[in-house]
Amino acid sequence: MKLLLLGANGQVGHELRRSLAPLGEVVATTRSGLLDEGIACERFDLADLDAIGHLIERVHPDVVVNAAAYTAVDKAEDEAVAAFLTNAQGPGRLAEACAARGIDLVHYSTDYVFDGQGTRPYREDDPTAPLGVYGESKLAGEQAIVASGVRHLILRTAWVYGLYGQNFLRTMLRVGAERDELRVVADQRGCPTPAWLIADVTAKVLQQGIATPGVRHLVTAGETSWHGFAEAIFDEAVANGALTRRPVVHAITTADYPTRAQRPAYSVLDCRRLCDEFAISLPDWRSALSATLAGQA
Ligand SMILES: NC(=O)C1=CN([C@@H]2O[C@H](COP(=O)(O)OP(=O)(O)OC[C@H]3O[C@@H](n4cnc5c(N)ncnc54)[C@H](OP(=O)(O)O)[C@@H]3O)[C@@H](O)[C@H]2O)C=CC1
Ligand SMILES: Cc1cn([C@H]2C[C@H](O)[C@@H](COP(=O)(O)OP(=O)(O)O[C@H]3O[C@@H](C)C(=O)[C@@H](O)[C@H]3O)O2)c(=O)[nH]c1=O
Ligand SMILES: [Mg+2]
Repeated sequence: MKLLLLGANGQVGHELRRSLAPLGEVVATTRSGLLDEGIACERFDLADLDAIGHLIERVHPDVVVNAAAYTAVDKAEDEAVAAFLTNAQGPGRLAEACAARGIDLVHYSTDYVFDGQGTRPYREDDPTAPLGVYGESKLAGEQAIVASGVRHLILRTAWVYGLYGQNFLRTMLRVGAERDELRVVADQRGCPTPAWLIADVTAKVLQQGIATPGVRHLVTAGETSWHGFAEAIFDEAVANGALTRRPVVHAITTADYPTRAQRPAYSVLDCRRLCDEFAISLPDWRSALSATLAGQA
């Protein structure tokens, strides 16, 4: 199998390079034409709509895995055109190019397509109502992919973190080493999900093949708040010696932490469909965090 990986330097893309390798030949692309280790790879910008068909034509993969995205949630409020190009128009054009050639497409989306007013874990067909530009652009990307008729899987995940890239875990470890006290919101609930898990599940799904196209939810089991996640990060980091001193983490409300974009208050995702269909069992968020930090030593 030949796989074309877009966004190979992102959190998920980085892990996909590892998890997809056993499946066949992986052609990795980044915007710079370099992997972050300095190794050359294909150069590709998903916002360059005219380049998409050429890339697909030239590489002619069996499957495309698109881990490239505009993920700056606050900045997107002021850069809607750029966010929509990378998250909606680009994926739409990509999907059309794949559909025309019988190439499968795996794509990622987000819990931020929901408004967070739910009271039980969101299912794939629950109504969407994004609160901000990032969520709107990701939803438009989902819709463009479905409309193309490509054989696809859209994995909606959430609160992605890892030891690599820009994410909440790394922010907490950095800030926690510098300060005695932190303030973290306790009234937004969701499922912290490590990038390695998303990449591993993607490989399992591709091994089995896409039988029924559509959206599937993919997050860890259980739920917490950003505050609960921060507390757990510091518990683990002190226990494994990554931090010598534990900062105090004050629980605050969203109103106490103003941001440019509004975030959903509740974005727990129900993953039963994915688990049943592909015989996958997902770890709870806490053990996934331990496993992630265990890789730190
Ligand atoms: N991060 C999260 O918390 C969540 C992410 N997701 C989704 O998961 C997927 C993977 O996200 P994640 O790995 O965390 O994201 P990252 O922000 O870690 O990585 C995104 C990558 O996309 C690249 N990129 C951005 N714009 C373009 C473009 N126009 N053309 C080509 N590449 C581009 C970036 O490249 P460069 O390094 O050059 O900027 C970066 O390497 C995305 O679809 C995202 O929406 C879903 C839920 C939560
Ligand atoms: C750094 C920090 C953040 N926060 C809050 C802000 C926010 O509500 C929450 C998480 O902060 P972040 O900036 O990591 O959140 P954010 O960038 O919104 O994370 C989102 O990214 C996109 C790409 C997604 O798809 C989502 O699933 C989600 O992971 O914690 C604090 O309360 N205290 C702090 O010190
Ligand atoms: Mg962020």
